[in-house]
Amino acid sequence: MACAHKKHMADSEKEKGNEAFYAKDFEEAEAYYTRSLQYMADDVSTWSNRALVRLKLQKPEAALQDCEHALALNSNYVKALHRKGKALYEMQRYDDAVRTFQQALLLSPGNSQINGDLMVARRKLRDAPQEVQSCRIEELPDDEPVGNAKNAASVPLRPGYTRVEIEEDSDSEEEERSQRRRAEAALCKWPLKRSAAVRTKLRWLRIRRLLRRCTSSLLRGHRWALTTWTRALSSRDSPRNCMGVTLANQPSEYECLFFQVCFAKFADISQVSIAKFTDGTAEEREQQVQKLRNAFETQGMVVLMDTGFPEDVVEKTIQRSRDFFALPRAAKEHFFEPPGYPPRSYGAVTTPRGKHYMLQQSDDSGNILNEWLLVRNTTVQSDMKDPYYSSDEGREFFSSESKHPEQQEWPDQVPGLQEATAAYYVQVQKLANTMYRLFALAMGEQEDFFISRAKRAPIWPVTIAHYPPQLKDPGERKARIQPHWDRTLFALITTSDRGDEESNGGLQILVDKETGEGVDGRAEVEGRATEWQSVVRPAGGFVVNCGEMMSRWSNGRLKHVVHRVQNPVPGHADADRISLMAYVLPDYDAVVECEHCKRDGSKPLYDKTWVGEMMNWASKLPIYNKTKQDLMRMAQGLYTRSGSQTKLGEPTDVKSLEQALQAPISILDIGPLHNGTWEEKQSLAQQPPGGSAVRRGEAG
Ligand SMILES: O=C(O)CCC(=O)C(=O)O
Ligand SMILES: [Fe+2]
Repeated sequence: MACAHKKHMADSEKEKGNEAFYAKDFEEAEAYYTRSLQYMADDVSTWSNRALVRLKLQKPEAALQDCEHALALNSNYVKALHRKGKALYEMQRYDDAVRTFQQALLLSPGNSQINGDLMVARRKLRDAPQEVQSCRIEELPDDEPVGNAKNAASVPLRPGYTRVEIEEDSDSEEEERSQRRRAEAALCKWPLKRSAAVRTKLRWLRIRRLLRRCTSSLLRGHRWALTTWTRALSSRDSPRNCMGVTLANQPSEYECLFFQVCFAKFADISQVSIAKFTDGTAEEREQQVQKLRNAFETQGMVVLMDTGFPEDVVEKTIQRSRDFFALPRAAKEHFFEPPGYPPRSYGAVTTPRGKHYMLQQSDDSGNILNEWLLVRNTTVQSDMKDPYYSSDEGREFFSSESKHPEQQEWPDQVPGLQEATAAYYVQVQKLANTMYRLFALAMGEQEDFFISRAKRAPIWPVTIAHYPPQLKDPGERKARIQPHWDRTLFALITTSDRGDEESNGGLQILVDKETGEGVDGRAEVEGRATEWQSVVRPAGGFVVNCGEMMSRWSNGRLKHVVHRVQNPVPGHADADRISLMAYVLPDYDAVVECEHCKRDGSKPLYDKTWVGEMMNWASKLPIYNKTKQDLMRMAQGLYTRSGSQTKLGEPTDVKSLEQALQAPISILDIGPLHNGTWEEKQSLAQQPPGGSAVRRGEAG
């Protein structure tokens, strides 16, 4: 048969296979793919498609063979690697599955599906019954020449079993891998009743190996090695668990600290390239949109790289902010929001022009855990003929300059603070504009979806958070910032790099233990098992997370992940941390509702609200429904249906909140907010104006 004809037949059979697959007729699909492969056996995607079908048909061995065929044709074919991992998983070869998923992840970093499968496989591996993993351990004398192992063995070999040598603590990764493969291939499965001594020995071997790995990774600064090994070996939930205690009864502080760091879990966070989005090819651009979408549909976080953000602007802002926070407390408090200031309890997002200082969180002895400097240096002039600026709400945002000239005053003691923060503001606005476009596309909307809703002077400040050194232990239940989710559109965060990784005193996200996906605070209501994972920001990167507003606009498609900032572990308590955060918001009158629901008929998860209503808490304007605002706000602090705060955070006095609201608290009942146009909102005052119920540490 002519080559072209063969190809034609192969393609046509494959096409029929694809159709059958989409119709979920897997047997039919398998038959078509098989015919296609008979015409042409070198089409890597047909092998990989048949593998998928065979997985669906629960034929993992056959699927594995297909993957091997595909990989022989193209060893970097990610789909085939991913499916190979799945086949191995189904065959309960968890160790191989983990390795294969890892290879696939190397080729497709941040791929959340592979990552999810990897997590599940790792867990299985950890929980696998002992006899599957066990071998008989025989110690050889140190001076025994290699190769004499068989002779030296003390126990005769049982029929059907093979003895393999495993040299412990090999220096080379490759060598170690091949030894493990040999060991596994040898099916060393003696039903071994291990004595306590053997068990202890095994534990020590593992610990010794871990220790070596961690030390060398730390020394070499190889975070990837550290994280890979700690993830693989860690069975501890909390990085604060001190494994040292189980090692020896009196661990040295170093040992203890060492294990806390070793057992911290790091999140795999996708990286999105801004340069590729703004200046790349159409394909590169689309890839960035896809990555952002995938990451926010699953984990709720990405890191932006190649932003073009001038490094010296970040550096200077961090330095000047540090100088400001080093001022005596009274000097900083001079910049507290002035009396008579528009009363916004939620300073992070609706600060008037200028700047002010806020004390966020302190411990029982009054030590500061988290303090903020809020800066909104916008130069955009408000046009007072435009109701956007001259309405009651507009005046709250935009006419404070004349009412509060002190907002424009800067501390003499910190020269350069104003200039540095102004430069930062200009740059971060640029980045925010690019992110508006990226997020709009990721949500499946027109590129200008957010831009067209953010045409006026921005209402959001740059929030500079300082987490001071903690020379006194603030206590187990205190965090630098408590678990919460943000409510803004999205946050762009860069930080001082003073060893978050080592001190464990940085940002963490809450993920589902099984799937590795980010959770939005209902995990506990739904009874899911969760764990915290630390976020490590690569040099030059910006961490991005979504707030509830994005979730509302995307009808729950893009996730607002629960996060917190932990306290540093002992030994690192003298490390402070600065984070520069932009909690980006569109215009205050932008209506927040699911637009695509109107087009495709899907059911909106949330009723309409608008930016001002979501953000301008504690305002006395009658256009707001106070109860709804307070409920939304409390949801952020993670309350359960029964009205108690989830175990994630520090307990809050729910009773007094309920009394103030005269309503039981529940996060699940806060969905419905009133509908209506901007004009209608003015007449929708349902409650007399009132202050906010309780004031506590706030977050973006
Ligand atoms: O400092 C950080 O990295 C994040 C803080 C945070 O989540 C917040 O203030 O909302
Ligand atoms: Fe936050």
